[in-house]
Amino acid sequence: MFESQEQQGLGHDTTAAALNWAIYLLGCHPEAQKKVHQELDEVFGDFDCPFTCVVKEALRLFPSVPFFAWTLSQDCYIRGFKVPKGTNAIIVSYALHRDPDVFPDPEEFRPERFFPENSSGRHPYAYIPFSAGPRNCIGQDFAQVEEKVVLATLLRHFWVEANQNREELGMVGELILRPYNGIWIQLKKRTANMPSEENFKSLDLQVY
Ligand code: HEM
Repeated sequence: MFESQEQQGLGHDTTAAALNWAIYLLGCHPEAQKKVHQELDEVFGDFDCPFTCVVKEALRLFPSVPFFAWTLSQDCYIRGFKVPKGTNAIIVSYALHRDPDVFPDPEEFRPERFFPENSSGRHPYAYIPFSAGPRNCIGQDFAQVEEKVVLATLLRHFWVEANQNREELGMVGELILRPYNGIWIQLKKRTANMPSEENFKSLDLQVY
């Protein structure tokens, strides 16, 4: 019915995009990915499941959701400045989530930042991918469970490798961040805790 995401107006494939970025970042950071694999092995034990079924699971893309821009329903005070009722406001989460005072070396991929012991004391609105307040995302818990299931299923069975650097992705800020040139991932079937040249079957896959 619609030719593009834009024509759907408020529709955005947020969960699919988040999964895509997670896979890309793990594919660029083998040391972080090894920790994920270790944890998955501890939780699930063996990783025996048909190749095709897992690829299908990983490729399933999910429905679209609205994005965030607000009209203030009452006067607000931000750092002493009055922002009157009726003002249209947008939250630039890309910038907010890269505040070096809160997230030192913000461009470094450090998933440990979000461990409970490292997040305690952080302002509750310092990281708001699902927005905050009365109109925040109602799909937040669902989206996170879905992402865990897809990522855990994929990573239990595959080692992922990303071979494009950030500049090659052509990152564009639409209402969500997108890789304009697409992301290519190489999947290697895990036959032991780590893939080796001899024991993987590989498959090049465009995930986005
Ligand atoms: C990674 C996945 C997702 C992200 C990052 C995300 C992000 C957001 C954000 C930032 C908002 C707030 C918009 C605003 O303040 O105006 C929002 C609202 C909303 N989201 Fe999500 N979302 C995700 C997944 C989902 C899913 C899976 C669903 C449904 C199953 C969903 C349903 C909604 C709805 C209905 C609203 C509007 C809530 C309202 O206005 O009261 N979202 N989402």
